[in-house]
Parts: sequence; C-alpha cells; structure tokens
Amino acid sequence: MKLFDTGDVRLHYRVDGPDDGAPVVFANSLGTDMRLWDPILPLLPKGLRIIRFDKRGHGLSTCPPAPYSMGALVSDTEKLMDFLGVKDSVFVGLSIGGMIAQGLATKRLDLIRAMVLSNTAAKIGTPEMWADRIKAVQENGIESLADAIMERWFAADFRATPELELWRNMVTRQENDGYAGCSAAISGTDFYTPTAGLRLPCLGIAGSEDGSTPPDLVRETVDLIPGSKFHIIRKTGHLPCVENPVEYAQVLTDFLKSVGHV
Ligand SMILES: O=C(O)CC1=CCC(=O)O1
Repeated sequence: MKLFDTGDVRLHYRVDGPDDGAPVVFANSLGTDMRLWDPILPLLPKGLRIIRFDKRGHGLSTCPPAPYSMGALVSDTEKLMDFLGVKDSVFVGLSIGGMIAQGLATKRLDLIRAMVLSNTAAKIGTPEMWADRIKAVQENGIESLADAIMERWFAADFRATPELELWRNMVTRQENDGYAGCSAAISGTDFYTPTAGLRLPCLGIAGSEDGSTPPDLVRETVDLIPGSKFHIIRKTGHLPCVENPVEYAQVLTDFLKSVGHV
C-alpha cells in the first residue's frame, strides 16, 4: 500500500509480484476500489508484476471536489505508470477503467502493448442520465443510488448471496464527490473516433446480464479495433471478475498467453 503524489492528487496504489515480471495494470470501475480485482489475482499465472490503483475520489486516494475530466483520470494513470517505470503493459480496464485504457492507449501507446476492455464502451450512457445521477448523489447521497447500482452490477444469482453486502458496503462508503466527479468524466467522454484509430491486441469481456454496458455495446467498441477478441461471461452483470472469477481469470490468462505476456 503506497501513495503517489501526481501534483494535484495522491493516488493509493499497490504493486505485487517481481520487479522484472511482465506488467499488468488494472483500472477499476465507478464506485469500486482496487479490491475489485482481489477475486481473480490468486488465479492468474505467477511471476506477473501486478499494478493496481484507486483512481481519484475512490478507495484510499484523495478526493478532490467534483467534477473531474477524463483527461485528468488518464493523466493520473500516465503519471503513476511513468513513476513506476511501467511500459508495454497489458492494461485491464473495467467500465470507467476501460475508458481510461482507451484514452491512455490513444495518448501513450508506449505504456500499453495490449488491452482488455471489460464491461466498458467508447461512450457509456447519455449526458442526461449522468446529470440525473450526479444530482441524486449530490442531493441525497450515494446510499440513495445503492440498490439500483447493485441491480446493474450483479446478476440475480449473485444478488441472493451474502457477499452482496460487502460490495454494497464498498459503494455506500464511496465519497459523494468521487462518484459525482467520475460520473462527470464519463458523461463527457466519447472515444469512438480515437479508439477506432487504435492498433493493438484487444480483448473485450462482457457480462450477459450487465445493466450498464450490455454485451452488444462492449462488442461495438472492441470491434472498432481490427483483430479484437470478445468473450461473454454468462449469468454475470457489470462485475464478472467478482461473480465468476474462475472464468474471468481463465479468459485473461489465455489472452496474456496469446500476446506473449506469460
Ligand atoms: O452503472 C453503474 O453503476 C456502473 C458503471 C458505469 C460506469 C462505471 O464505471 O461503472
């Protein structure tokens, strides 16, 4: 557990694995912190250098007042990777994390040699939808959104398990400004044109029951990049790395092998 000062925020990050391991960077979704990846990490091949971080306004990172821009989120990630000397990573981004992946690959392809776009898209939702969410979180707090968030994040089977409470706790302990700030960044993002210009190995992962970024939306984005692979994890929602870590880790491992990262 460490803090890195970008100049305007301090980012909580964590590195696991050997210094000379092939780097894999994980960027998590709106309302989650780096613990999102805990279920899959023990299932990945040994010897990787695993880099995780809490984006601004999330987890143990500092929380500037909303709104944030996608440019700032991309720049935070770029600065952290430069600080850690990470290049040629496989970058795994889920939801807003996948937007950060697209923005970073467009800006600094030297940092990313292959990417996983998980439960994400070039554009997510509409400005009106995000304006409603920002208003709700600012006026009534994140708790007022929590039940609807659980419905989008998880398929019915998982919602019936005791583990649901842990993830609900994660989101309800999320700072309102961090949630509103990142919602504003998503609202202002449309990466269709830059992502269509990207040329790198890409894997799309979708959850069959995802209420935020349904499989067709994820596929539309990864199909912008010629040669991309695409995989749907059945009976999962927006966070398939939590709901079916075994399949998620297997698909990710196969991709890491296909690009020569392991
Ligand atoms: O809709 C949600 O709550 C999930 C989500 C949308 C963008 C993101 O990062 O998470």
